[in-house]
Amino acid sequence: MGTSRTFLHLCPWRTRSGISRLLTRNGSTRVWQQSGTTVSTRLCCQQHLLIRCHPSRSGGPAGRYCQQASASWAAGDVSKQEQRLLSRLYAGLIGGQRASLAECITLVESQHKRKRQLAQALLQHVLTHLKRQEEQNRGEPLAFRVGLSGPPGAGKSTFIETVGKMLTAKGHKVSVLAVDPSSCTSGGSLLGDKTRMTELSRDMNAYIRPSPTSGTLGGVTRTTNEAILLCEAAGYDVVLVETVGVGQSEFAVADMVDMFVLLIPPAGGDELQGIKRGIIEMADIVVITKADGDLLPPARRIQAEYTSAMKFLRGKSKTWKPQVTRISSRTGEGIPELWAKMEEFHKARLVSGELLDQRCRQQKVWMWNLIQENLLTHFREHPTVCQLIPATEMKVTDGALSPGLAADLLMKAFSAKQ
Ligand SMILES: Nc1nc2c(ncn2[C@@H]2O[C@H](COP(=O)(O)OP(=O)(O)OP(=O)(O)O)[C@@H](O)[C@H]2O)c(=O)[nH]1
Repeated sequence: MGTSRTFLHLCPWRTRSGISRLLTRNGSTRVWQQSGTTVSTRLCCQQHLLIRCHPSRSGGPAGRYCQQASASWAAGDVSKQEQRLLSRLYAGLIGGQRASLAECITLVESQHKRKRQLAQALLQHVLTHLKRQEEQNRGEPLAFRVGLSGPPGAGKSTFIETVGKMLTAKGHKVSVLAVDPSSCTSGGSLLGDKTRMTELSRDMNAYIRPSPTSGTLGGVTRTTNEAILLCEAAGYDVVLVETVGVGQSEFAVADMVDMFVLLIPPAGGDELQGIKRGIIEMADIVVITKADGDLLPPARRIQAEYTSAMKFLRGKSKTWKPQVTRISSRTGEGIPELWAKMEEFHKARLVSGELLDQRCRQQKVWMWNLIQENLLTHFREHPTVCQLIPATEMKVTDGALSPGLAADLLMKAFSAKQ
């Protein structure tokens, strides 16, 4: 085993027993007794060490994440400078530093080939860290991942601000990630352009990440999936993924979260026609927003309409029947009750094993989506194929070549030995 020096930074959270164990790789254990209430010490040592802290009893849900581990990177593949970068990012990330989390997300969002490789190296370590944390958490997931969708103006950001503040006050750490397909096609953004969630963004226990402003929906969902993992590693135990209910993005989001919440404004029937049936079928809870003042009667009516419409939908889960509820982010009415329902949902699916099954399924879907995306990139970048594409596309649009035959020809060019 090499004797590279590893820099360790112990986490500043309280530990239950006041004892942190330092385990060397060969298994020998050194027990280090805390002197005060917090641990905030830096060590240099000769071997790769793993520091384990017991879960916090007093620190609330956020206090669960008190493990710090040093990272060793596959030497050879990663230069010394890159190793230093990755170690710094990783230590900051699992130390719960918001700036490091932001930097890590920027790295996974990067389109630069080398940076993407480094991001994957980082993510591999993050996954190992999360796995260890989950084992210590009786095999239960560390974070509750919630997808939130609704048409523009449904009240999503106001809702997230109200719920987010309620949760941070309870001791949770909340991250908000936006998936905005409009930013891919138009360069503009439905979710990110205006100042949103101003109060929550100032809360030290909340982290809000606007949508990436370029790339395909596939690219955005890849980075959102990876950003979810990074948020969890940084100790965020509630991850809210927001999307505008106008396209395919909510289907992608439903494939990365534990619960899918659809927000519907108390608008007239015509607006509701625009909400696709498929999206409603995916919802675990439908929330009628703005149920206050003059909007209370229409909110009640729409709640009744959705309740009866949803009776005929086939549920996604054996343990949960989709529900329709009514809230006002302005008055706060119905919000604690809604959160209680969401926790009930999470618990029921955890106990039944459905939650873990769903997460396994999602991992597979994610892998295949990435394969699909990468294959397409390879295909388009293939030297012969990329030469043939313009003429082939023209023949297809002129009607001179059928799309099926054109695809066959391009595939043949792709598979031919060069
Ligand atoms: N009366 C009332 N108005 C609300 C409530 N929640 C949001 N609104 C108003 O509805 C409008 C849209 O709210 P947002 O939270 O920006 O909605 P959004 O879904 O995030 O909108 P986009 O960012 O366009 O997708 C704003 O003018 C809010 O003040 C509520 O509970 N009651």
